[in-house]
Amino acid sequence: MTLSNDKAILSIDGLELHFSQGGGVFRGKAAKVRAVDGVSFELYAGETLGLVGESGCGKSSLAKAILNLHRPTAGAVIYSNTDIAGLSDRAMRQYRSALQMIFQDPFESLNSRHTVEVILEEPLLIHKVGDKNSRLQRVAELLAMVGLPPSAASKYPHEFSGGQRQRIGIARAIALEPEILICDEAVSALDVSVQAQILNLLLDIQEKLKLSIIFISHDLAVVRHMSDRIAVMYLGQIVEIADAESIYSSPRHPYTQGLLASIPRLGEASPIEAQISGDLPSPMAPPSGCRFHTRCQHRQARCEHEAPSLQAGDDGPHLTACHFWPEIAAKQANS
Ligand SMILES: Nc1ncnc2c1ncn2[C@@H]1O[C@H](COP(=O)(O)OP(=O)(O)OP(=O)(O)O)[C@@H](O)[C@H]1O
Repeated sequence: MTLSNDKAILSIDGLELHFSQGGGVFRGKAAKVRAVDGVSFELYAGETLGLVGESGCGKSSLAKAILNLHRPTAGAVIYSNTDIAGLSDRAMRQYRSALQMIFQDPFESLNSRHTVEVILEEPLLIHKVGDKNSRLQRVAELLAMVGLPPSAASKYPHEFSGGQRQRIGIARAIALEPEILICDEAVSALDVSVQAQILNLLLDIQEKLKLSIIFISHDLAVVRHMSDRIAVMYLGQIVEIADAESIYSSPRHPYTQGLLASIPRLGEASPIEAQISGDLPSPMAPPSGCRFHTRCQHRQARCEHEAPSLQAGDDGPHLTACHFWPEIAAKQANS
């Protein structure tokens, strides 16, 4: 898909989500967890933007801040010419149908005391869609769309396998015909063979509904399969964003290079620790300057005190937040 001329359906600008140490969104002056710390990007209509990074780098927090499930500490989320960041639940209601999320564990996110019919009818009821008959017809349609038989309607979530439950989660997320879907580790809990079925279902549904998707996963092979563009996140910030092909064929940020080198090849795992030294620093006290400098084998004095911003090279919209990526790339090309 060509994206350079595409229209942004969502613009994120300087988004921050800070938590207080004991949980809950940070509001005061005590120590804070900078889970999301100045994130800006655009999501184009119809694209899938992959979001990758180590566990704890802030991917889920970013998703929740975008959807206002945790009210952001600062920044803007522009959808349909409106800044929806920080809207009250009531004001947010009119946007909820357009922006939906699929979670990792559909068992936890589906009410176990309700039948599938009740679960799928609920969003339609909340948004006052149609009468009882048309809602039940819509439930039947949704089940067919996600490849479940009509008999699924009268069953409870525990009667289904993990993959089937994720199909129910997807049916619920698309019930109101959203424009934007955020999938947070949507297949991570599933067996590999089932993962492929759910990923293909998502691709089918994306095409039918013309969805724009933010696809979060720690599995870089899965992200590559799904994404048009990829954003790489480190300690609450985006360090590189480009089309998927460029990210995988010529990663520029040393962190992205380490992440990609940790993809298992021919069954041999190469954990992230083997590629990037040291642990992820605490988001309560992120390093000064470039946040990655404490783990970067290419660091120079400037990296310790000057934070790099996301900058394009001469070759189009491949953005990298590293002072020295051209020098690093040149060195790598000559080695
Ligand atoms: N409700 C909360 N209260 C306090 N800190 C939180 C809260 N939610 C997340 N955090 C912290 O924010 C940071 C980012 O967490 P987040 O879950 O967003 O990362 P992630 O990249 O999605 O990781 P994972 O892949 O493990 O889910 C972590 O340090 C985490 O401990």
